[in-house]
Amino acid sequence: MGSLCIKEGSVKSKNVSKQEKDDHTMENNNINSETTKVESKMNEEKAIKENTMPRTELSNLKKFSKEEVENSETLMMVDGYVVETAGFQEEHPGGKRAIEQYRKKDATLMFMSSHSHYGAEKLMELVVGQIDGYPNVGEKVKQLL
Ligand code: HEM
Repeated sequence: MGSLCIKEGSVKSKNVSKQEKDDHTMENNNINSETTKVESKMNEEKAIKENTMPRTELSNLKKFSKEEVENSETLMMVDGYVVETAGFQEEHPGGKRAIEQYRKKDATLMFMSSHSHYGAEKLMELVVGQIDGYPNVGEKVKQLL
């Protein structure tokens, strides 16, 4: 009798654990499909940033006057983009001083003559706005991207 009870119990517990397993699998499937959604959104955002931002995202960029950049501490202008350089001086491959010297200024000529695709990609990560009224913002930088 006692052993029967134990047997019943173990059968039951086997069934429960199978059910739990099924629930778990469904839960995992849901998590996986959520992860895929998040991943594809991130890829889309990356693609926008890397390839098309200079032309298609311009309308979303905050407008600054030249004076606002000149009166700031860490903003820089490059090809009509307003770039936030705070902290970047420490990681700049061309040195800290290069960034510090060009803060509050227009560094377009310098940037275009000493940077590659990689530099332009990094620049786009730091863009916080555009100069109001600047003709064809980002057209030169786009050639590097
Ligand atoms: C926020 C603006 C800037 C960003 C995001 C940036 C980023 C970079 C990056 C990623 C590189 C590595 C090489 C490359 O991929 O092109 C680089 C190199 C360099 N940068 Fe900049 N840079 C900026 C501004 C400047 C400015 C204003 C100057 C000029 C004074 C400058 C001078 C240089 C030089 C001379 C190198 C070459 C270093 C070497 O190859 O030894 N950069 N920069």
